[in-house]
Amino acid sequence: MSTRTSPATGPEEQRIEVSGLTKRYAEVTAVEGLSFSVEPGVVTGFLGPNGAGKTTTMRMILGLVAPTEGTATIGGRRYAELRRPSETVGAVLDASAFHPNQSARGHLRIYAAMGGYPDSRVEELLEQLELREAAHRRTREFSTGMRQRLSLATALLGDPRVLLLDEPSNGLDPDGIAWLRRFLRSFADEGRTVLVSSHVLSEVQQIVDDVVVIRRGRLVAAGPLAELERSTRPAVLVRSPDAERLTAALRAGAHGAAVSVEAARDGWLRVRGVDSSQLADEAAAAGVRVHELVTENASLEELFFQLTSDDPPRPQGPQEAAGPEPAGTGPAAAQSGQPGRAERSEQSEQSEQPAQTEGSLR
Ligand SMILES: Nc1ncnc2c1ncn2[C@@H]1O[C@H](COP(=O)(O)OP(=O)(O)OP(=O)(O)O)[C@@H](O)[C@H]1O
Repeated sequence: MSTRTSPATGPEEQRIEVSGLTKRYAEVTAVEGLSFSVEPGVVTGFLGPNGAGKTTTMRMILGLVAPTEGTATIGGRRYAELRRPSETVGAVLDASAFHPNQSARGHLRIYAAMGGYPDSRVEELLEQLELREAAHRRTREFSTGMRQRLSLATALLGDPRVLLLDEPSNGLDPDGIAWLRRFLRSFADEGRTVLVSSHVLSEVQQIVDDVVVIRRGRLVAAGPLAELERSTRPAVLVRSPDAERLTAALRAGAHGAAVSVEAARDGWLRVRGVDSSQLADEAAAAGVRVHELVTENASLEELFFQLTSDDPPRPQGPQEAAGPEPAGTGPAAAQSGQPGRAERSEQSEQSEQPAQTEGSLR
């Protein structure tokens, strides 16, 4: 992606570590005891509903907000301890703040001059971010996608190894999102670190490899998105007057190795690893009565909603979330025992500032 050489540093130099991070304002606890790590070589989504504390966390990582407790480090150093911050981390917290009469090239040249980078770096970035043809145009004429790319170009002036983007997909059309996905993939493929926040999982679902999900400033899930997706494979909800015998029969049955059974609400069981007809057949073979069967197809978005809604799952730590887990209990395991929609309906019957663009503290 970059015409410069790939980072020569090891993964530990590019890892973001957040440990016990807390930020209290007078009346609001924006972030509370938050711990997670962001690895290089993958794109990590930082997810949570509006007000969950994503921006505050990113600002703490960037040294723009002082934590009340805990630490946030990049390559083991707090932002203020970084030797060359703009060559370590670039950030876009607000992709709309440009002088309206400034051209893209003019804007980049100003930032390049402030950072001590040559004009040739500006030309490189205009090319890389596909802005060369628009370079002379005033930024007030720019589309959301072009603004996003100009912000990225600004953040990349120092060729940083770590990139933080706050809600980059906001307002982008499908082409813009596809472009962003390709760009971030290529950035991560160079062994660099990418943290991208969003309050809409579906917007970044195609972009991210790993996820960190927070709710009200606390961690609710962390780990590979694929794990989260696995935990959304269809489940069968079953109600039986003899749940224990049914569980034993399913575990001992033909699909036993793949079967996971967990208790849901009101005596229902949530079974994964068999479909409804296989489950019914196994119950019949074992002579166990079944009263109701419902297939539950929770989408990833529904799962995200469950994780972050006001009926919260048990918060879980990153190691716990990322570690190996039995089938059906991926990072989303925190939602176990919480019935999905199908069940519910059935039963109801800056010294040197980071290379980010402007954005005021809230
Ligand atoms: N400077 C501040 N003073 C007081 N409260 C603040 C301040 N900054 C953030 N907050 C509060 O902290 C909480 C977390 O806000 P934050 O902006 O970090 O969330 P977010 O997940 O980024 O949400 P959004 O997607 O809406 O930006 C909110 O309740 C917010 O009102």
